[in-house]
Amino acid sequence: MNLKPQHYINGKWVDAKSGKTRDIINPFNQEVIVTAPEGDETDTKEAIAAAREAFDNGEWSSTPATERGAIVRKIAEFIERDREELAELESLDTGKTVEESRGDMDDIAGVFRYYAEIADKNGGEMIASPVPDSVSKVVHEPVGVCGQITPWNYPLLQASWKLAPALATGNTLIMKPSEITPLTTVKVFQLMEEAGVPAGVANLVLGAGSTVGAELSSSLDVDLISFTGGIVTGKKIMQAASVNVKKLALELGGKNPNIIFADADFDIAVDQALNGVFFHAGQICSAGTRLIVEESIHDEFVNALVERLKNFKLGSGFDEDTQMGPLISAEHLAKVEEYVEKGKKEGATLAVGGSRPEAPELQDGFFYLPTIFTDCTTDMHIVQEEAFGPVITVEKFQTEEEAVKTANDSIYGLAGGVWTNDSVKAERCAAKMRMGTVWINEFNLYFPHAPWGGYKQSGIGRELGKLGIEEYTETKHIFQNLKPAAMNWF
Ligand SMILES: NC(=O)c1ccc[n+]([C@@H]2O[C@H](COP(=O)([O-])OP(=O)(O)OC[C@H]3O[C@@H](n4cnc5c(N)ncnc54)[C@H](O)[C@@H]3O)[C@@H](O)[C@H]2O)c1
Ligand SMILES: C[N+](C)(C)CC=O
Repeated sequence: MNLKPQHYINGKWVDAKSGKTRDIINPFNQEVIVTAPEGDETDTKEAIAAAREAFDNGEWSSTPATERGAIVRKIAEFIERDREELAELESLDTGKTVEESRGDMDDIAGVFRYYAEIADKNGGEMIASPVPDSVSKVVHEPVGVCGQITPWNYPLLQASWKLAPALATGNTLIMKPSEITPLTTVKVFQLMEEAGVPAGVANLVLGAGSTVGAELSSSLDVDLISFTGGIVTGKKIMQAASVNVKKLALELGGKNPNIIFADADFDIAVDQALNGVFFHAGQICSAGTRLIVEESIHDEFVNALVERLKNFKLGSGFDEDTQMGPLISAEHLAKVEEYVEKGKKEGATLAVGGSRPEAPELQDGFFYLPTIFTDCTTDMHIVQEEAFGPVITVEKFQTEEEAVKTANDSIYGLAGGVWTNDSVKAERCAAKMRMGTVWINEFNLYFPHAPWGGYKQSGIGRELGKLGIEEYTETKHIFQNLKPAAMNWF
């Protein structure tokens, strides 16, 4: 391993002040890939101070947006240059297939390119002032010092959604990746340094959420927290952030419905229902784990799903024929197992899977078989809670209204899908589905130009698209009276 994980604070690569370290584990075989510094509050405070100073001295925020955009574009170019190395690091760290990781790297470069292009197109606007002889204008300014906290499932992808717009708009930042999967984030900070991001503007602290993450969330010197992760953590961060009324962007979990009407293209819907869940072993916030299938095709649809899983290939993300890698950790595997046991107890029927695989070559990794439950009802825990694993629940419906009502019966509202050849029906459903993204005859597609985020408890705010820029800017109204005069009121 060429990469030496370290904190990056004020333009310097450093170890944890305490000297503590953490082993980074390969989820395919539990081998230690590398050792990373285990930061704590002390390291975090130092990084916050660096970001504060870099913001308050105004150099970065007053750098012309075109120049900031050029640096962000260089980062995209370096990611493209080092695509293979980054993809392999991501797969080593997360267990996902290298093919998936390559796709992630292309998406990530695309995100940096997108924000590079729009960096200098956020110039504000003139207002038609109702006051004679005056100038009234609206300008957009960076928020300030941003704390950015990311999860382990799409480590660099989620980081890119935060880094690119924050840099493009002139903020300074401290990023805390998941302590389980920091490798590609470390590498991208090296690329950011190479691209010319000035010292202190982008800082990286590695370590746990309870120390580094909590310090970022509660610091009086941090102006915004952008968090992607679980709902329980999101609520803690929201509470901590209230200390100075920080701006908050929360991208939380999902339990995403995928409605299959009888008039959908059957084979495509089956194929995409599998893709919608089993990429990265179901460890996707927007995984379509909640299938809602029209009763008249239910049995045939479930049989087709089960049939397709018969030759499913679990294995190393580095083997070309692997379709699904391991789960991220022993703890997470135990959580998925517990969830499946709960489903059995609740009366759902196991159509396939429901255990760890028996193959001897998979015993060192955190593998779990693709699993489908039928006879599910909306009130079951397995239907309502995010297992974040390769587990599908299937519910039935008879009418369009029932399908939409079932889909909306959730505390979450991240994403959902509708499969039908009746586009008017599809639009009707999409209009009523209470989610940040609705796909029609598609699932799990995202790109930099369209906003991403959740309704209800799936979060606050939006990443990507133009709204992704707005998260990182304050809006100011500047009014100038060109003919000031006394009022003589007092
Ligand atoms: N909405 C989205 O776009 C999106 C994308 C990816 C993942 N997710 C969600 O992320 C979750 C899986 O990720 P995870 O297990 O890493 O989530 P998590 O909430 O356990 O951890 C996420 C990050 O928060 C940090 N953290 C933990 N406790 C903290 C605290 N008290 N204060 C501050 N930071 C703290 C962790 O160290 C990690 O970096 C799932 O719920 C998934 O749906 C959502
Ligand atoms: C947002 N997304 C779909 C890239 C990853 C969610 O876990």
